[in-house]
Amino acid sequence: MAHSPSLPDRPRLELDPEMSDEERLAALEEHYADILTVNEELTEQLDAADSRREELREKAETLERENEALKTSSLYIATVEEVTDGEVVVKQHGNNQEVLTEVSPSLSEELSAGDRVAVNDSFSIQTVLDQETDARAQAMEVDESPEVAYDDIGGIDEQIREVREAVEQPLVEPERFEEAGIDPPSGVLLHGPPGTGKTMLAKAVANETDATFIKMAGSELVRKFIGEGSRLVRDLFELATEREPSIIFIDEIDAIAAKRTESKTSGDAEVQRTMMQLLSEMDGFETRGEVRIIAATNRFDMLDRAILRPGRFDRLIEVPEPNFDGREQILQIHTRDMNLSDDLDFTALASQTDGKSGAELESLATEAGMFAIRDGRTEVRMEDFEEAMEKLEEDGDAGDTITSTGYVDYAY
Ligand SMILES: Nc1ncnc2c1ncn2[C@@H]1O[C@H](COP(=O)(O)OP(=O)(O)OP(=O)(O)O)[C@@H](O)[C@H]1O
Repeated sequence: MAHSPSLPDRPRLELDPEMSDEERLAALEEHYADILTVNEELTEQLDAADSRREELREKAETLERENEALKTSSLYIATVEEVTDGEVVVKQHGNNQEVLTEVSPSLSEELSAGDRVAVNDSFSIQTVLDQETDARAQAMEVDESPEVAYDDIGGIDEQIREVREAVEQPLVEPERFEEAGIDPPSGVLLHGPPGTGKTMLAKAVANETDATFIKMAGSELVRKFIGEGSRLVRDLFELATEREPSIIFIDEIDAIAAKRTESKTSGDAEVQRTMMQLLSEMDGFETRGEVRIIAATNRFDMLDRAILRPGRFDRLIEVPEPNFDGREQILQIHTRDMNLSDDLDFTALASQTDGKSGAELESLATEAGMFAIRDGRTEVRMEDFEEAMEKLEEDGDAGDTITSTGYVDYAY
C-alpha cells in the first residue's frame, strides 16, 4: 500500500515592526518564494494523486468485470439435431438430454443439424460455435451414409466376410450373439500395406448397416491437435454414442498406440495419455450399445501389444496387397464406368501389375482414361493402359509415390 505523502510546511511570514522598508520587502520576497516552492510541491503531490486515482479506477473496473463474469452463469455446449420452423431440437453434450427450444427466424435460418451451439440454463441458444475453431469437428470426419458398397472392393472377399461377421452381424443381429452366449469382438484391427482397401472396408460396413461413419486419423491427433488428444478420443466415443448406430474408424492407429520407446519427451507422454484414454474408452465399451470400432494400420509391427488384449482390438484381419485375381477384379471395378475397347485384356493387365496396391491400380485406370482423352477419344484402349503404366513407372522412378488416395505425392 502506498503511503500518502506528508503535506509541506506552511510558509510563515515574520514581520517585525522594527524592520526597515527594505527588510520588510526582502522578507516578503522570501515569503513569496517559499509560497511558490510549496505550490510546486503541492502540484506535484496532486499529479501523483491523480495518477494513483486513475490506476485505482482501472483496477476497480477490472474487478467489476471479473465479478460480472463470475455472476454470469456458464453456458452449455449442445449439438443441433433438427431445425423446424422457429424451433430447434438440441442435444446437450455430456448428459445427452434432448430439448426442443424456440429460436428467432433469422437464427433458425442460420442453423442446421450437426451445428454446435452454446445454450444457457433455459436452453435458449446464445451463440452458434464456429466450426473452424472446433477441434472436434476438424479432427473427426463424420459421414452419415458413406457411398462405398462391398462390391466396390475387389480381391479381398475373405476379409469382407470376416469384417461382416465381426462388425455387421453384431449390429444387425445382436440377438444371435446373445442366444449363442458369445460376446462379439470388441474391436477389429485391419492391418496391411497402404492403399489396399482398409478404409473402404470400414466405410462399406457403415453403409451396409446404415450406421454413421466417424473417422479419426491417429497421425493427425499427434501432429495437429497437440495437447488435445485424450479429450478428442473421449469426444470421439461420445459422438459415436450420440449418433448410434455408428462405426468408429481410427486410421493409422500406430501413431497413438506405438510400442513405448525409451525417450521420455513430453510428446511421448502426450501420445501415451491419448492411448490410455483410448484403452479406457474401449474397456468401458460393452455398455455402449450400437457402436462398433475398427482401426487400421500399415505398421502392425510397431503396435503396443496392450491394444490387442481381449476386450480391445481382439479381432485382427490382415488386408494384403491384391493377388492376380484381386488385381483383375480391382481393375474391372475402376473401369466399370469407362467406355472400353474390345481389345482390353484384364488378364494381361493383372499379370503386368504384380505388386501394385488397389490405390495404384485405381490411379492406373484414371491415367489410362486421361491418355484416351488427350488423344481425342472417349474409348479407352489397351495402349492407353500401357502408356499409363510407363508413365506411372517413370513417376515412381523420379521419386514420386502414388499414395493410397490415388494422388501423386512428390518426394522433396
Ligand atoms: N481392394 C480394393 N478394391 C477397389 N479399390 C481399392 C481397393 N483398395 C484400394 N482401392 C482404391 O484405393 C483408394 C484408397 O484405398 P483405401 O483408402 O481404402 O486404402 P487403405 O488401405 O485405407 O490405405 P491407407 O492405409 O493408406 O489408409 C480407394 O478409394 C479405392 O479407390
